[in-house]
Amino acid sequence: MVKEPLVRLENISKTYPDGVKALDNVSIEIYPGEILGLLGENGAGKTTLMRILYGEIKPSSGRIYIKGREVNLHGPWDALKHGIRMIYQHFSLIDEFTVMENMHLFMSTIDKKATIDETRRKVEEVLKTLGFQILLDEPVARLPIGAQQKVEIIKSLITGAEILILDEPTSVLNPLEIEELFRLIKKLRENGVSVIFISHKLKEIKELTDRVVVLRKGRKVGEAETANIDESTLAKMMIGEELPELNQTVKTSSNNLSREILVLEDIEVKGDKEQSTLKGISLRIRSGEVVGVAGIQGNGQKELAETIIGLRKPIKGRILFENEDIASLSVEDRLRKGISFIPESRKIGLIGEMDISANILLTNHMHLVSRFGVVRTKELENLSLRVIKDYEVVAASPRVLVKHLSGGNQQKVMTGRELVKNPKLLVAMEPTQGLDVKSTQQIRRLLLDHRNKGGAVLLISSDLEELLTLSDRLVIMFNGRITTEGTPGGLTVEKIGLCMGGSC
Ligand SMILES: Nc1ncnc2c1ncn2[C@@H]1O[C@H](COP(=O)(O)OP(=O)(O)OP(=O)(O)O)[C@@H](O)[C@H]1O
Repeated sequence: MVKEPLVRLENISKTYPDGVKALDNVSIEIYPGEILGLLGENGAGKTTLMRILYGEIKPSSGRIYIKGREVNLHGPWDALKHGIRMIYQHFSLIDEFTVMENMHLFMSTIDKKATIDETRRKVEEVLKTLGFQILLDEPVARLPIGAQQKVEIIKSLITGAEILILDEPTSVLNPLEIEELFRLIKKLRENGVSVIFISHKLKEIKELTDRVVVLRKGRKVGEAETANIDESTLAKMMIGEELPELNQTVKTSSNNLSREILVLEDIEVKGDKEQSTLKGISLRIRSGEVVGVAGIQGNGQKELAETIIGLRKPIKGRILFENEDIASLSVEDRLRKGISFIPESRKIGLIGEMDISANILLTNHMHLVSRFGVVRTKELENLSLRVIKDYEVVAASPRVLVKHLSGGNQQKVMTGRELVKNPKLLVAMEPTQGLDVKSTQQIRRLLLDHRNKGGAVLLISSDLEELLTLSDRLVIMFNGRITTEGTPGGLTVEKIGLCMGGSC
C-alpha cells in the first residue's frame, strides 16, 4: 500500500522582496513517523522552505497540502494548529521562568482554558511515553543548552505537534548532548512524530535520517532513502558535480612566494558556539598569496578572523606576525603593524548615516588623527578622493552618505579604505556577498592585485566558486578545526564536499 504523505509542499518558489530567488519550484513530502533530512550548504534555501511550512513567510508560488487538503498558512500559530512546529537554534524560552511555567505559557496560547495542573499532567505523560526526564520546576536559565532544547521539543508535543522541524539543532550542542538528542528524535519517530532535520553534516544525516532531500541554490537536486546513498554522493549533490572553472581572466599566477607573514600555532579560542570554538588551529600565510578558508558558516571562520585582528584572545597558542608574537597586542596596534580587516557584512563595517570620508576615517584614524586628537582634514579629503578614484566608487564626492551608495559601491569603500593602506595582511570575510557580477569581478580583481603586489590575503568566503577562483591555497574548516588543506586544483569536489560536511 502506498503511504499517504502527512504534508506535501508542491512547486514552491520564493523570491524575497529584494529580488533574491531563494527557492525555485521545490516539491517535497513528509510521511508520518519518519525522520527527513534536509541537506544543503549555506544559502541553499533550507530555512526558507521550512519557514514557509511553518507559516512564517508566504511562498511566491506553490501549494501546501496537509493530510491531503490544501491549506493557506497565515502564521506559525496556524501551522501549530495543523500540528507543525519549528524549533530554531535560538530557543523561544523565558530564562527566568521555570520549565513548567514556560510549558504552560506556550500551552495557554493554544488552549486558553488549560490550567497549570492540566499542563503538568500532559508534560508528565509525554515524558513518561518517551522515557525522558526534565527538571520541571527549575528556572530555564539554570539548565544546560541540551536540556533547554528538550524543553522546546516537549513544549511542542504537549500542544499536539505531529511534525517537528529542527533547524540545525546540533550546532548548539556538545557531543554528549547530540547523542541524547538523537535518542530523543528516534523515540519521537517510534511514537509516530515526523521530524525534519536541517543540517549540513553528512554523518548526522546518515546516522539519523530515514530519507534525505538535498537542496542546492534554491533547487531540489536529490532525494533518496538514506540507507541507499553514501556520504560521497551526498557531498557531490550538496556542492555540485562540477568544480567551477578557474577563472583565468581574474587569476594570474601568484608572485614568487616569499616570507611567512603570519603564523598561527595551535590556537584555541572560545567561540560563540561549541562548533565554532577554535580547537588547535595552525596556519601559515606568506606574502604574495591568497589563502582561502572554506566551510559551512559557523565552523570557526569568524572566530579565526577575529583572533587574527585581535577582537578575540586565544586561550592557547601563538600568533606570529612577521616573527613577532602579537597575541597580546590590541586591535589598533595590529592595524598599525599592517593587518587589515574587511568584516563579514557592510552593516558591521560601515555606518550608513555617515559620509564616505567619515567611514574611511574609522579604520585609518591612526594615520589621520594627530596625537592631540585633531583630524588632519586635508589628508582625509585626499585619501577619500583617492579611494573613490582608485577603487572606482561611483559617488559624486566624499560627502555622500554611505547609505545612499549601492551595495557594490559600499563594498568598494570598505575594501578600498583597507587596501589604500597597502596592508601586509588583509583578512577579508565574504567580500562580494550580495554583489552583482560586475562589482564582484571588480572586488576580486582588487584582492588579486593586492596579492600580486606582494600582499597576503586570508579570504574567508561561503562562496566556493570565489575561493576556488582566487585562492592559491585552500583550507577547509569544520567544527573549529582545519580538517584539510590543498590547492584548488588538487582538491576534488568529493573531497571538498566531504570535508565541508565533516566527513574527512
Ligand atoms: N529574509 C530574507 N530576505 C532576503 N533574502 C533572504 C532572506 N532570508 C534568506 N534570504 C536569502 O535566501 C537564500 C536562501 O537562504 P536560506 O536561509 O533559506 O538558506 P539555508 O539553506 O537555510 O542556508 P543556511 O544554512 O546558511 O542557513 C540566501 O541567498 C539568503 O541570503
